[in-house]
Amino acid sequence: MHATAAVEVAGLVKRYGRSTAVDGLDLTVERGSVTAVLGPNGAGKTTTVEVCEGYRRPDAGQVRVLGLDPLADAAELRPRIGVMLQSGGIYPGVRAMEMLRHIASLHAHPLDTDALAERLGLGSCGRTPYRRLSGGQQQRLSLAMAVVGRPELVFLDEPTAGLDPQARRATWELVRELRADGVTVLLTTHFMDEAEELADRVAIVDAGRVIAHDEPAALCRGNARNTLRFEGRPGLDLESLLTALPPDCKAVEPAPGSYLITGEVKPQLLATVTAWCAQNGVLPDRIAVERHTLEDVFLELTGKELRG
Ligand SMILES: Nc1ncnc2c1ncn2[C@@H]1O[C@H](COP(=O)(O)OP(=O)(O)OP(=O)(O)O)[C@@H](O)[C@H]1O
Repeated sequence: MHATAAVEVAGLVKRYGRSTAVDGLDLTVERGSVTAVLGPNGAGKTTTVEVCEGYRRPDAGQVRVLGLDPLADAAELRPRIGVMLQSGGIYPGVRAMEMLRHIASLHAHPLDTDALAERLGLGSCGRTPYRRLSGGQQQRLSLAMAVVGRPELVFLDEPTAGLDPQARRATWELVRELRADGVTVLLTTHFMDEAEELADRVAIVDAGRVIAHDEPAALCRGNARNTLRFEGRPGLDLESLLTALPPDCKAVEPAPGSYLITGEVKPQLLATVTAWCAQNGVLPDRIAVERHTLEDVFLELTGKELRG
């Protein structure tokens, strides 16, 4: 385990009765980075995060958060981390701003609660009891509570689930600002675009294990075969084109005049194809590099849709 990481999980196992929710999970979150944990329902994301937060006791494995043991060192760790739970943890009768101010009062240098509430669109419901807030307002209040104490590390469990597009953007903006301020963020999400937009690194979790962990762009490059597509006159000499391409590439004409090249699409490949076109008097009508998205990578790795 390296001391510099904000979160270090090695060989984590967590069972509920006879079912194994987390099955030897390894995860490192570097300080100052945003890591998104993606996985289908029941993959073990929440359980992993709850172990890191000190809410659950692991059955096996090692967990260090800011260099501390989340259970044994809870008193030292709690003031330094912010936690946004999926639900619960808030007394139903308490008013939204009372709750936020209360949490702020527990910290030495909290953010300005009114400004934070305003940013997250909670200004108009400050006097509303928690149980009467909409689902989205409850989410945003939980987020505000997680960040108000200026934590070093924030855990966000599905921070934008159920939010409208405007609230979602406000949440993304806040996460970007946290990162800019050097705060480490570990979030779980079902949304590929959220992971792609926000995360420095994405950990794909399936059946209680991390099956891929990398930068979003690297995941897309490493696990999916990209495509170069161009359109020109039908019946071009594919044999000749293939001899110009790197050996791992394939070229097909799935429809007359439409050409698909699959393989590792690098800038040099584009140059090779355009040079071949020039040599053969072909002026493509259209030429495009079509990248596989994180969604494709996820499906390829897990065989599952994110929302099962
Ligand atoms: N308190 C519990 N008691 C029994 N089983 C549980 C408990 N909490 C979670 N599980 C089970 O453990 C597995 C992992 O659940 P977990 O909530 O960690 O997954 P998740 O990836 O966060 O899923 P989701 O995306 O649906 O929130 C699931 O099969 C779930 O049913």
